[in-house]
Amino acid sequence: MPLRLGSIRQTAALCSTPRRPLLVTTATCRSRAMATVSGQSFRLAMIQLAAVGDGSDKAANLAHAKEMVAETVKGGKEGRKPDVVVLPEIFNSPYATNMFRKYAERIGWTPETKDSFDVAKTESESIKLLSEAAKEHGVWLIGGSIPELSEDDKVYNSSPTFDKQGNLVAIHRKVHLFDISIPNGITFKESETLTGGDWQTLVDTEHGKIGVGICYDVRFPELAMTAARKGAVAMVYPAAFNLTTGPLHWDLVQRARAIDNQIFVAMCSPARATSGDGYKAWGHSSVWDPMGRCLEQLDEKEGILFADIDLDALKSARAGIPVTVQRRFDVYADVSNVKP
Ligand SMILES: NC(=O)CC(=O)C(=O)O
Repeated sequence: MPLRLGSIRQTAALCSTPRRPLLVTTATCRSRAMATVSGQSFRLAMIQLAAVGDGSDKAANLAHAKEMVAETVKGGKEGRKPDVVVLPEIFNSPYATNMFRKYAERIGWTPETKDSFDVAKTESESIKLLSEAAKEHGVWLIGGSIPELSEDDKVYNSSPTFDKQGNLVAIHRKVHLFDISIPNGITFKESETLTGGDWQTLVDTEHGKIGVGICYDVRFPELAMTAARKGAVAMVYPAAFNLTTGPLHWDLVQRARAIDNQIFVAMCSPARATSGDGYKAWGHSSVWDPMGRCLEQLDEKEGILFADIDLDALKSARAGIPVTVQRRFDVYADVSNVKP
């Protein structure tokens, strides 16, 4: 006889104690739901960009990024233009703590002043170029990340997002700095020269809310979890794992964030440098669906990846395995402490 798990039908109802209405299941009345998912399915493209030469020529890196965005919007073999294009972490500068300040640009954007921000007035050449690319091609552009110099002279690892008109709608400053030391592996300490950001980034698009994090941020489940609880359909991370952590964790952390939250997860890496003694990125940019399946993945070389982000797949993952409405905050704490 099949095990009957009860009817998991979502309905707006009142649990016994909370004062405000919560979305609960008729089956248990114990759980809280995620925010409703809305938006149109979309095509995502990620550019696994190679640095030009040894990566030290900012103008050349920027020009190459511009060319590759122009190539990407042609839509690859299928000729289907993407809606959202992503670049990798620190794509205009070497990924080295002693280089970030030298390459850092003043942008002048803050969440408080975002509505009055004028791209034409920024000092940042990278922001101007990315804004022009987004506008020219009519795509959302998650512009990888670049070193940013703040008004109070701190340096951040910052990811700008532009809408289809080229407006700078968000900047995510890497919240969790990459400070690690693995014996016989890698030691890296971003905090030697960088400051961690102090806000979460969720971009409202016609395709739904997209959460943005940067690389090491993916290791902190709370960032993706709270984004999902606020309605994010995808987390996108410009990133640059390395030859020690890449083979161990690159795929795993993305699958984990995807299945825990039943969202799409994408990480966009630089291509691996083939010479020099600088940072060697893992590459393998990839996109994972809400069931933890790999939709697309590159190898370590420069390339462009396309993936269809089908929001029906997200809804059916949540309907089939309804963890989003089965949480038991009467047994354990709600670590996200965020209400939809
Ligand atoms: N580069 C990073 O921020 C993170 C990384 O390489 C890792 O977590 O591993």
